[in-house]
Amino acid sequence: MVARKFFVGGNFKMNGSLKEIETIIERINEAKFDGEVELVVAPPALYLLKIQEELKPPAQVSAQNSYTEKSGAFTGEISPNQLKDANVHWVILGHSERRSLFGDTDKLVADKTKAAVEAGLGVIACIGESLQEREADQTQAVVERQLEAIANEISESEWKDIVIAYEPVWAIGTGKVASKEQAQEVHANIRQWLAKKVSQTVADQTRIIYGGSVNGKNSGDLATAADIDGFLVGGASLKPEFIDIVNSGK
Ligand SMILES: O=C(COP(=O)(O)O)NO
Repeated sequence: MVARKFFVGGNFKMNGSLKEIETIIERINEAKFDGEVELVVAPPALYLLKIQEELKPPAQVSAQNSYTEKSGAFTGEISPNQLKDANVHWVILGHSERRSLFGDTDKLVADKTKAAVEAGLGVIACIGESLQEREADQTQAVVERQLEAIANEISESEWKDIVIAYEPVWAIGTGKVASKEQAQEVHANIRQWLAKKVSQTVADQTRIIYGGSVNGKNSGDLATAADIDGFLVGGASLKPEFIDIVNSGK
């Protein structure tokens, strides 16, 4: 059995003033983390440098998005190379809000992932189906399509820099968390897909984390599933219960 380091991301999305975020960071800095955990917090890009100065290890900052190019006439975008230059080592890509609200296609997510990995960043690559797709029994087809686009752009060795976040769209921000069985089934299928399409080593080593209404009450049980290697947390990452979620993988 390959040991995979438990991984928790806190996705603050477009929430919080600098003062409010600094209060959250103080709470994270004061927390006691049991066992081994890889922890990243993703504040709004405007606050990344300030929060990076204040955040204590083992926590690291992450960006919530980055572009496909190193530099150029791309108003409003952030280059993965600029993130690396600013000592930001992680980026969330392909979040369902980027896909549904801002038009990030499978190909664009894949190209962003490629550029981020080439810039030396770790990538939290988000995939997941809508309620309509789940009800039409299309979950596996959707996540495989999204994974395939990424796999077409990166080499086997680059998978070591990728954490896959399975975030069913119908669970994000709704309070309707996937059951342990539902999440485990998709995570196991993703791992089998990696074994078949990439390699058994990549399948064994890649962290597959769950996101969608994770909180301090449900994280402990979810974390016992064989193929849930951590969480990508939205709303609860802004609250004191985030510490319990980080410690749920002990
Ligand atoms: O979008 C999410 C999950 O959000 P919630 O935890 O608020 O459902 N993670 O990136």
